Amino acid sequence: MGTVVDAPAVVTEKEVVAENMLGDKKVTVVFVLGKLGGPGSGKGTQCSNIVEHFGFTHLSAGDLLRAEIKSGSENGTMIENMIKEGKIVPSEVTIKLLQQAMIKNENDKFLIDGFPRNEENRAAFENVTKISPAFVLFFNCSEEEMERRLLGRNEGRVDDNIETIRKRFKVFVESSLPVIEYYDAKDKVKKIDAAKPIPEVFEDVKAIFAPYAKAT
Ligand SMILES: Nc1ncnc2c1ncn2[C@@H]1O[C@H](COP(=O)(O)OP(=O)(O)OP(=O)(O)O)[C@@H](O)[C@H]1O
Ligand SMILES: Nc1ccn([C@@H]2O[C@H](COP(=O)(O)O)[C@@H](O)[C@H]2O)c(=O)n1
Ligand SMILES: [Mg+2]
Repeated sequence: MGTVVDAPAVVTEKEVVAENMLGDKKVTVVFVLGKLGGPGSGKGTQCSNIVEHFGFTHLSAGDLLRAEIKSGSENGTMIENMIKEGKIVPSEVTIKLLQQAMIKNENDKFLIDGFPRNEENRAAFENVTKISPAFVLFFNCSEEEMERRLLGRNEGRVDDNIETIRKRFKVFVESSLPVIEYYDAKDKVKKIDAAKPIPEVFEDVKAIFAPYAKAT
Protein backbone atom coordinates (compact mmCIF):
# COMPACT_ATOMS: atom_id res chain seq x y z
CA MET A 1 0.00 0.00 0.00
CA GLY A 2 1.29 3.49 -0.86
CA THR A 3 2.04 6.09 1.74
CA VAL A 4 -0.99 8.10 2.76
CA VAL A 5 -0.15 11.78 2.80
CA ASP A 6 -2.53 14.10 4.63
CA ALA A 7 -3.73 16.96 2.46
CA PRO A 8 -2.37 20.24 3.84
CA ALA A 9 -4.96 22.27 5.72
CA VAL A 10 -6.16 25.09 3.51
CA VAL A 11 -5.72 28.38 5.33
CA THR A 12 -7.28 31.31 3.56
CA GLU A 13 -5.71 34.75 3.67
CA LYS A 14 -8.73 35.94 5.66
CA GLU A 15 -8.10 33.34 8.37
CA VAL A 16 -4.45 34.29 8.66
CA VAL A 17 -5.37 37.96 9.01
CA ALA A 18 -8.10 37.12 11.53
CA GLU A 19 -5.76 35.23 13.87
CA ASN A 20 -5.44 36.92 17.28
CA MET A 21 -7.58 39.83 16.09
CA LEU A 22 -10.31 41.18 18.31
CA GLY A 23 -12.37 43.47 16.12
CA ASP A 24 -9.71 45.64 14.53
CA LYS A 25 -7.02 45.25 17.18
CA LYS A 26 -4.36 42.55 17.33
CA VAL A 27 -4.19 41.17 20.85
CA THR A 28 -1.61 39.37 22.97
CA VAL A 29 -3.08 36.86 25.41
CA VAL A 30 -1.24 35.04 28.19
CA PHE A 31 -3.05 32.28 30.05
CA VAL A 32 -2.21 32.06 33.77
CA LEU A 33 -2.66 28.66 35.39
CA GLY A 34 -1.14 26.64 38.19
CA LYS A 35 -0.48 23.17 39.49
CA LEU A 36 -3.70 21.37 40.50
CA GLY A 37 -5.58 24.22 38.80
CA GLY A 38 -3.52 26.61 40.87
CA PRO A 39 -6.00 27.69 43.55
CA GLY A 40 -3.83 29.60 46.00
CA SER A 41 -0.70 29.38 43.86
CA GLY A 42 -0.63 33.20 43.71
CA LYS A 43 -1.99 33.79 40.20
CA GLY A 44 -4.04 36.82 41.19
CA THR A 45 -1.24 38.24 43.34
CA GLN A 46 1.35 38.04 40.55
CA CYS A 47 -1.11 39.23 37.88
CA SER A 48 -1.49 42.50 39.85
CA ASN A 49 2.29 42.94 39.68
CA ILE A 50 2.36 42.19 35.94
CA VAL A 51 -0.42 44.74 35.34
CA GLU A 52 1.58 47.39 37.20
CA HIS A 53 4.94 46.70 35.55
CA PHE A 54 4.04 45.51 32.07
CA GLY A 55 0.74 47.22 31.24
CA PHE A 56 -1.36 44.09 30.80
CA THR A 57 -5.04 43.96 31.73
CA HIS A 58 -5.89 41.20 34.20
CA LEU A 59 -9.01 39.15 33.53
CA SER A 60 -9.69 36.44 36.10
CA ALA A 61 -12.27 33.95 34.84
CA GLY A 62 -13.24 33.21 38.45
CA ASP A 63 -13.69 36.94 39.23
CA LEU A 64 -15.84 37.43 36.11
CA LEU A 65 -18.01 34.47 37.11
CA ARG A 66 -18.36 35.81 40.66
CA ALA A 67 -19.33 39.25 39.29
CA GLU A 68 -21.93 37.56 37.09
CA ILE A 69 -23.49 35.96 40.19
CA LYS A 70 -23.61 39.37 41.93
CA SER A 71 -25.16 41.06 38.88
CA GLY A 72 -28.29 38.94 39.32
CA SER A 73 -27.88 37.32 35.88
CA GLU A 74 -30.12 34.39 34.92
CA ASN A 75 -27.05 32.15 35.07
CA GLY A 76 -26.15 33.32 38.58
CA THR A 77 -27.57 30.40 40.55
CA MET A 78 -26.09 27.81 38.20
CA ILE A 79 -22.64 29.49 38.39
CA GLU A 80 -22.78 29.75 42.19
CA ASN A 81 -23.63 26.08 42.55
CA MET A 82 -20.79 25.08 40.21
CA ILE A 83 -18.27 27.22 42.12
CA LYS A 84 -19.40 25.79 45.48
CA GLU A 85 -18.77 22.32 44.07
CA GLY A 86 -15.46 23.33 42.47
CA LYS A 87 -16.88 22.35 39.07
CA ILE A 88 -16.14 23.99 35.72
CA VAL A 89 -18.87 26.29 34.40
CA PRO A 90 -19.90 25.60 30.75
CA SER A 91 -17.46 27.24 28.34
CA GLU A 92 -20.01 29.35 26.49
CA VAL A 93 -20.77 31.28 29.70
CA THR A 94 -17.13 31.93 30.64
CA ILE A 95 -15.96 32.69 27.10
CA LYS A 96 -18.75 35.22 26.59
CA LEU A 97 -17.68 37.03 29.76
CA LEU A 98 -14.01 37.00 28.73
CA GLN A 99 -14.79 38.17 25.20
CA GLN A 100 -17.01 41.01 26.42
CA ALA A 101 -14.35 42.11 28.90
CA MET A 102 -11.64 42.15 26.20
CA ILE A 103 -13.82 44.04 23.72
CA LYS A 104 -14.80 46.66 26.31
CA ASN A 105 -11.15 47.25 27.22
CA GLU A 106 -8.93 49.42 25.00
CA ASN A 107 -5.80 47.49 25.93
CA ASP A 108 -4.35 44.91 23.55
CA LYS A 109 -2.47 42.80 26.16
CA PHE A 110 -4.45 40.49 28.42
CA LEU A 111 -3.64 38.08 31.23
CA ILE A 112 -6.39 35.50 31.37
CA ASP A 113 -6.17 33.99 34.85
CA GLY A 114 -7.71 30.60 35.70
CA PHE A 115 -8.55 29.74 32.12
CA PRO A 116 -8.70 27.36 30.24
CA ARG A 117 -9.59 24.87 32.98
CA ASN A 118 -10.49 21.96 30.69
CA GLU A 119 -10.23 20.85 27.07
CA GLU A 120 -13.71 22.22 26.34
CA ASN A 121 -12.63 25.68 27.63
CA ARG A 122 -9.48 25.56 25.53
CA ALA A 123 -10.93 24.38 22.24
CA ALA A 124 -14.04 26.57 22.49
CA PHE A 125 -11.97 29.69 23.25
CA GLU A 126 -9.70 29.12 20.28
CA ASN A 127 -12.65 28.31 17.98
CA VAL A 128 -14.81 31.22 19.04
CA THR A 129 -12.17 33.94 19.39
CA LYS A 130 -9.47 32.66 16.98
CA ILE A 131 -6.98 33.75 19.62
CA SER A 132 -4.02 31.56 20.62
CA PRO A 133 -2.06 32.43 23.73
CA ALA A 134 1.48 33.78 23.38
CA PHE A 135 2.32 31.42 26.25
CA VAL A 136 0.95 29.87 29.43
CA LEU A 137 2.37 31.12 32.71
CA PHE A 138 2.27 28.15 35.06
CA PHE A 139 2.65 28.50 38.84
CA ASN A 140 4.09 25.44 40.45
CA CYS A 141 3.32 25.03 44.14
CA SER A 142 2.72 22.13 46.51
CA GLU A 143 -0.81 21.12 47.41
CA GLU A 144 -0.08 21.69 51.13
CA GLU A 145 1.13 25.26 50.53
CA MET A 146 -1.84 26.15 48.27
CA GLU A 147 -4.23 24.73 50.86
CA ARG A 148 -2.55 26.73 53.64
CA ARG A 149 -2.75 29.98 51.63
CA LEU A 150 -6.41 29.49 50.67
CA LEU A 151 -7.46 28.74 54.23
CA GLY A 152 -5.73 31.97 55.30
CA ARG A 153 -7.02 34.16 52.45
CA ASN A 154 -10.07 35.55 54.29
CA GLU A 155 -11.81 37.11 51.28
CA GLY A 156 -15.12 35.44 52.09
CA ARG A 157 -15.07 33.16 49.02
CA VAL A 158 -17.61 30.33 49.13
CA ASP A 159 -14.98 27.93 47.79
CA ASP A 160 -12.20 28.70 50.30
CA ASN A 161 -13.08 25.80 52.60
CA ILE A 162 -11.27 22.51 52.90
CA GLU A 163 -14.05 20.47 51.29
CA THR A 164 -14.30 22.60 48.12
CA ILE A 165 -10.52 23.11 47.92
CA ARG A 166 -10.03 19.31 47.75
CA LYS A 167 -12.76 19.07 45.08
CA ARG A 168 -10.98 21.78 43.05
CA PHE A 169 -7.71 19.83 43.20
CA LYS A 170 -9.56 16.69 42.07
CA VAL A 171 -11.22 18.50 39.15
CA PHE A 172 -7.79 19.65 38.03
CA VAL A 173 -6.37 16.15 37.87
CA GLU A 174 -9.41 15.00 35.88
CA SER A 175 -9.86 18.02 33.61
CA SER A 176 -7.14 20.64 33.59
CA LEU A 177 -4.02 18.51 33.22
CA PRO A 178 -4.69 17.77 29.49
CA VAL A 179 -4.73 21.52 28.83
CA ILE A 180 -1.24 21.91 30.28
CA GLU A 181 -0.07 18.89 28.31
CA TYR A 182 -1.54 20.37 25.10
CA TYR A 183 0.40 23.64 25.48
CA ASP A 184 3.49 21.84 26.75
CA ALA A 185 3.60 19.87 23.50
CA LYS A 186 3.64 23.26 21.72
CA ASP A 187 6.45 24.44 24.00
CA LYS A 188 4.26 27.24 25.32
CA VAL A 189 4.35 26.53 29.05
CA LYS A 190 6.58 28.78 31.17
CA LYS A 191 6.85 27.26 34.62
CA ILE A 192 7.52 29.32 37.75
CA ASP A 193 8.41 28.11 41.25
CA ALA A 194 5.48 29.71 43.12
CA ALA A 195 6.38 28.35 46.54
CA LYS A 196 8.86 31.17 47.14
CA PRO A 197 7.95 34.49 48.83
CA ILE A 198 5.91 36.91 46.66
CA PRO A 199 8.80 39.27 45.67
CA GLU A 200 11.02 36.35 44.68
CA VAL A 201 8.30 34.81 42.55
CA PHE A 202 7.88 38.17 40.84
CA GLU A 203 11.60 38.33 39.99
CA ASP A 204 11.13 35.13 37.96
CA VAL A 205 7.91 36.45 36.43
CA LYS A 206 9.69 39.66 35.42
CA ALA A 207 12.31 37.73 33.48
CA ILE A 208 9.57 36.06 31.43
CA PHE A 209 7.74 39.32 30.73
CA ALA A 210 10.87 41.35 29.88
CA PRO A 211 10.00 41.35 26.14
CA TYR A 212 6.74 43.12 27.02
CA ALA A 213 8.37 45.92 29.02
CA LYS A 214 6.64 49.27 28.62
CA ALA A 215 8.68 51.81 26.68
CA THR A 216 9.85 54.58 29.05
N1 LIG B 1 4.31 33.51 47.11
C1 LIG B 1 3.41 33.61 48.09
N2 LIG B 1 3.76 33.31 49.37
C2 LIG B 1 2.86 33.37 50.38
N3 LIG B 1 1.56 33.75 50.23
C3 LIG B 1 1.17 34.05 48.98
C4 LIG B 1 2.05 33.99 47.86
N4 LIG B 1 1.36 34.35 46.76
C5 LIG B 1 0.11 34.61 47.16
N5 LIG B 1 -0.01 34.45 48.50
C6 LIG B 1 -1.25 34.59 49.31
O1 LIG B 1 -2.01 33.40 49.10
C7 LIG B 1 -3.39 33.71 48.96
C8 LIG B 1 -3.86 33.24 47.58
O2 LIG B 1 -3.23 34.02 46.57
P1 LIG B 1 -4.01 34.41 45.24
O3 LIG B 1 -5.36 34.94 45.58
O4 LIG B 1 -3.10 35.27 44.44
O5 LIG B 1 -4.13 32.96 44.59
P2 LIG B 1 -4.82 32.49 43.23
O6 LIG B 1 -3.84 31.63 42.53
O7 LIG B 1 -5.36 33.66 42.50
O8 LIG B 1 -6.00 31.58 43.79
P3 LIG B 1 -7.46 31.29 43.18
O9 LIG B 1 -7.29 30.41 41.99
O10 LIG B 1 -8.17 30.57 44.28
O11 LIG B 1 -8.09 32.61 42.84
C9 LIG B 1 -3.54 35.22 49.17
O12 LIG B 1 -3.91 35.44 50.52
C10 LIG B 1 -2.12 35.76 48.87
O13 LIG B 1 -1.84 36.92 49.58
N1 LIG C 1 -12.34 28.78 33.54
C1 LIG C 1 -12.98 28.72 34.74
C2 LIG C 1 -12.46 29.36 35.87
C3 LIG C 1 -13.11 29.25 37.07
N2 LIG C 1 -14.25 28.54 37.14
C4 LIG C 1 -14.98 28.39 38.43
O1 LIG C 1 -14.62 29.39 39.35
C5 LIG C 1 -13.99 28.80 40.49
C6 LIG C 1 -12.95 29.73 41.06
O2 LIG C 1 -11.95 29.98 40.10
P1 LIG C 1 -10.56 30.71 40.49
O3 LIG C 1 -9.75 30.78 39.24
O4 LIG C 1 -10.92 32.07 41.02
O5 LIG C 1 -9.91 29.84 41.52
C7 LIG C 1 -13.47 27.45 39.98
O6 LIG C 1 -13.25 26.50 41.01
C8 LIG C 1 -14.63 27.03 39.07
O7 LIG C 1 -15.74 26.60 39.81
C9 LIG C 1 -14.77 27.92 36.02
O8 LIG C 1 -15.81 27.25 36.07
N3 LIG C 1 -14.12 28.03 34.83
MG1 LIG D 1 -7.33 34.22 41.90
